[in-house]
Amino acid sequence: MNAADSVLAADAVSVRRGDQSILDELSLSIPAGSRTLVRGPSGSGKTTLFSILGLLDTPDEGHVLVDGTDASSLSERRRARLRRDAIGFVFQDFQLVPDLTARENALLPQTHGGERDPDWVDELLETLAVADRADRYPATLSGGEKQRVAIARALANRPDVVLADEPTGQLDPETTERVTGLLLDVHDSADTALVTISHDPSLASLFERTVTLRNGQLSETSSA
Ligand SMILES: Nc1ncnc2c1ncn2[C@@H]1O[C@H](COP(=O)(O)OP(=O)(O)OP(=O)(O)O)[C@@H](O)[C@H]1O
Repeated sequence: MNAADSVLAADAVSVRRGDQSILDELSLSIPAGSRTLVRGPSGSGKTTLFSILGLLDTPDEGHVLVDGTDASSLSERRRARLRRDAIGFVFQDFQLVPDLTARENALLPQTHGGERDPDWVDELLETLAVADRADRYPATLSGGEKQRVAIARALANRPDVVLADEPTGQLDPETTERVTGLLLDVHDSADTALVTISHDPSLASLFERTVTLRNGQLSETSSA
């Protein structure tokens, strides 16, 4: 697939930290509505790759294209708008705002200029089985509940693509299966592409494509 036809693409992206090369002319295309699992040893650069793909960081070399637009050609303001409208992010450590309730956290992408659709957010909280926690603050939620609120927030703007960094890392196997199922249901109904980092081998069969990051490069295994 041509990078310009993807909802999200990295084109020959390199990232260095000090004298360490983390990503080495790495390319990746994410087609609309696709499901990609990203694996790789600890420290191989998966989170770094996500921060580049999610426009939270810029590469030392190469380009990131969102819906065919080269993010490096945009002003910081337009890049932030593109990030808000096109990309949902589930952070490894959730990054919920402590003095906002679960519902307010999930609504954040909409209160920051996105299209307002609180009914959709309430539906997401319901689907993710945290609607009864909507008025609680993050400090009073379990790890798994925080994770589900973070997933609702990532989907609030119906993004073209969701980047989820270990979205089931805090969950027991049964809840992992449920949350993954819900993530995939929402992905199916909203036609959102899903890119997920996970070490959990049981997830591979749910993704049509698995890519493995090693030595700054990606290798691909088709699991379809
Ligand atoms: N800001 C930074 N400064 C220096 N080195 C960094 C920085 N951020 C990450 N690194 C290094 O980059 C490498 C890749 O880190 P990254 O967090 O992307 O790996 P990862 O594959 O997500 O790891 P894990 O599976 O353990 O979460 C590591 O060696 C890490 O120490």
